[in-house]
Amino acid sequence: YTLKSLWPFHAFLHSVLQQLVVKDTGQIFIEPVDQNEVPDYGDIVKHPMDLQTMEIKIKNSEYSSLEAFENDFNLMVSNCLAYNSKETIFYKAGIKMRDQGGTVLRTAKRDLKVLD
Ligand SMILES: CC(=O)c1c[nH]c2ccccc12
Repeated sequence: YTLKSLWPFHAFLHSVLQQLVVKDTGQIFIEPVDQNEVPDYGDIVKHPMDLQTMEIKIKNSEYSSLEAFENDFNLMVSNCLAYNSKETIFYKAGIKMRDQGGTVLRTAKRDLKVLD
């Protein structure tokens, strides 16, 4: 058996996503940035991404690999570091998510290899 055949791949991705949600203690990544509240957000961030959108993509089987999931995670973090200036709480939360979320994804990659 491999993980993919034994246990739906999207269930694996959902467990990884839940670990990322736990790391988002400030709950700033949990849903899309509201562009009505932040009118200049779209000027700087061309491809918004957030954890809720990633969950919807999992449910729609839009991720065929852990790398594709990781690409959206990296997009979400880089958007945060691009839009928010360095001294803000949001920027610091982006650094924390980059580091802690990176560890979650490294472990997930290893688990996937071990199980395949
Ligand atoms: C993740 C992120 O950058 C944000 C999350 N909520 C926000 C509200 C205003 C500006 C930026 C944000």
